[in-house]
Amino acid sequence: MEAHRKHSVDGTTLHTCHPCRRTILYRIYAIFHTCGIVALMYLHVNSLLTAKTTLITSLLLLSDVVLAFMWATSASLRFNPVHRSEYPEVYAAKPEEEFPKLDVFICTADPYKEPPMMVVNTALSVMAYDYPSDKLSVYVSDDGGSSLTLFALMEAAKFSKNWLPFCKKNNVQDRSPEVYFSSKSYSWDDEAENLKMMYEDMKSRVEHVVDSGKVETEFITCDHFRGVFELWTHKFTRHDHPTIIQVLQNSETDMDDTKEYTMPNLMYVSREKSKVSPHHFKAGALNTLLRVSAVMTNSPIILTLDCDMYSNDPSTPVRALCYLTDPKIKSSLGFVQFPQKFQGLSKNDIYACEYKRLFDINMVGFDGLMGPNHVGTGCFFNRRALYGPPSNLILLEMDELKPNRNKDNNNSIKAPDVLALAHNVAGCIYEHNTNWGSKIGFRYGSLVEDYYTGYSLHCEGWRSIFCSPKRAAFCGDVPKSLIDVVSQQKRWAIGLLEVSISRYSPITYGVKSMGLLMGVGYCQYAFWAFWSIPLIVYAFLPQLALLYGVSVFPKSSNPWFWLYIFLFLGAYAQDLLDFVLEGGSYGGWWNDQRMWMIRGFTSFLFGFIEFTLKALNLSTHGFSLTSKANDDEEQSKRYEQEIFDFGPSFMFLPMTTVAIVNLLALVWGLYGLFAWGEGLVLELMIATFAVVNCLPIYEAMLLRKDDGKLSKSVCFLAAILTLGLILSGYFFFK
Ligand SMILES: O=c1ccn([C@@H]2O[C@H](COP(=O)(O)OP(=O)(O)O[C@H]3O[C@H](CO)[C@@H](O)[C@H](O)[C@H]3O)[C@@H](O)[C@H]2O)c(=O)[nH]1
Ligand SMILES: [Mn+2]
Repeated sequence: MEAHRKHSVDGTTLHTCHPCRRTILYRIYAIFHTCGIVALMYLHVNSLLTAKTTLITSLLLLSDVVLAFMWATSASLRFNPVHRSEYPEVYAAKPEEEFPKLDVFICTADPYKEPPMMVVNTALSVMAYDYPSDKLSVYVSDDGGSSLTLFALMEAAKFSKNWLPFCKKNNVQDRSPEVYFSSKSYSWDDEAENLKMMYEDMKSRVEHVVDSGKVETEFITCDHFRGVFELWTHKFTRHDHPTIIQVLQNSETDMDDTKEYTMPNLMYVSREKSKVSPHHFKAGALNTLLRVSAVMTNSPIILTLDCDMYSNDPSTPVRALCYLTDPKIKSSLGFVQFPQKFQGLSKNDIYACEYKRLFDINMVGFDGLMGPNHVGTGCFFNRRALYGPPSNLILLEMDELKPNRNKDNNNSIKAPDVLALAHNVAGCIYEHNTNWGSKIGFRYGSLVEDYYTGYSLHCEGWRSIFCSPKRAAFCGDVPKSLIDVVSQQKRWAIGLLEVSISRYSPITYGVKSMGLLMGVGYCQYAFWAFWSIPLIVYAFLPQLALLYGVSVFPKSSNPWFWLYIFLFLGAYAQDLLDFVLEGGSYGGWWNDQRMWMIRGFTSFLFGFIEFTLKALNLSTHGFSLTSKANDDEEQSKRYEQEIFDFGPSFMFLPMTTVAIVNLLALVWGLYGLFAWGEGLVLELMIATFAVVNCLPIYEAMLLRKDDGKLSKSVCFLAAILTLGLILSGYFFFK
């Protein structure tokens, strides 16, 4: 493999692509699995026509149809997985004049859930990229409209004048100061010690201001920014305030103290908000930045980042440019997506927040088709791609916003007319009667604006590329308690339903515009919440059958029994293989499959319910931000020790009920097996598998005393529900 790669690189090649070796095996297996599914469907239809247990058979048929469909979606993503490598050294050897300009967008929305120091570190890590500073502009969008965040960024601008030269001179790799200064693997000289003191000093000032909740005048060290904070009048709230745009650093004028290094642009943007105009959450924020940056710098390449995703590798932009500037592909290349990687995961990643399937396995699968879906952060866009299909640039309301406009060179980003226009395009009524959010920019209408936007671009004919270097390009945060995890994924499930149950559903519109494999691949996400159907049926039906001594599956003496075994083992083994071949561990996989079940009874189920209520106009849902400030020490300790943190939420009620029902079924089933000799083997196997997965739940119900245990009321209600289910099973089975 290694040798093959070297042969194909000739010194000008910027990137190579190799198909995965597992492909052939997977394709052959797919034929067998498909035959198995067809046979199973035959079995169901046959018994539907002959037996009298119509309801039970229909439920099993429905579940197996969903399972088969979801298997087909992963099969399409296993059809042609590829791995790529790129050669940034080759690109970096070019003269600096040839580097395109780069705009970086960072989104933040709440100074308490997203601590300003986190935003500062993310901003500094990208400002310090190994990239010509005069071509780099960083825009921070603050949907929280918070003076605290602005203050923090002013401090960051000041600190960057020391931090950037330091990183570049010493070729530091960790360019997030927080990471660098808390790392033990460096030996520091005086300069570094000095810088560390400056950093700590800035940090304590920012944290003090955040704690006190307002920016007191004695903390403002730059005189020319003093007036800015007066914009926060008593009428100012985060949901209702004027636009604030501040140029905190300007590459045309700002240099470090030695006058050797140019500083990149740093802009703070908080778009106008009003209670009567919809703001479309993150997609709205990104579209505002798209327009503001078009007016100010209009770089052809855009990097989007969430505020927790700091850059972990200074050569990342050059890596992305290996693709984005390749003349052979660039005219239809919409974006280069990096995977989301996370810091501080527990050893076996108990909540499976590495999201290996989402961010690795499926990505390499998509990459061999039209390219990976967009995951919201760590993505380099071709600006042009956000303005209509490759062959058809959509007309804009203003010439100044055109993606390929040549900016008049003498128009400084601080020129009054530039700033005035920037304020205008950040206004909350600007988008009325325009194509923003439908044909231009990030798309509105789904809580997963990232998925929806990437999907729309693919439908328009743009391609994308998955770039996954060995050293993670970006590192972010994941929630570290189960309730945060399942709430986050509930939001995703709702957002995905908003796409799947619309006229742009991948199963219809997607397949038509992108072809079968891509369209079906996109369905795996779109129909995410549908997993809850088979999970619920398989969690209750066979178990109740066991309790009533009725069999719903073929007995072990029946040859059809082996069909079930084959399909179950086949699907699970393939899932495990995917996981391990993309670098996962066995322990990690076990937790991953367990989280899939937990999701089925929490995120997916409640996502379904909330989506339905919304569709019936009975409720609304918004973008509930994931908190990145984990200050609960006990909770962090439990996470480290991989003890589940449930907490008192009714979202865990269905899951707890499942745990109880399965335990009862297992005990009763085992008793039956020994008492009567013949048991319901498949039913028993399913209950056993569930019980093994539920072990932490029993522990949290009975043995634990800490705050992360299941609450008494949830356990009590689950017991009542169990009773109800068993009683109603009587009408089913008798
Ligand atoms: O009104 C809003 C709400 C959110 N955000 C920003 O959106 C980002 C993502 O929010 P987060 O709470 O971290 O959500 P996650 O579920 O962790 O994010 C994942 O899912 C989102 C879609 O639901 C994508 O936008 C993200 O890129 C993806 O990482 C953050 O930077 C926020 O500051 C805004 O700018 N404005
Ligand atoms: Mn996030």
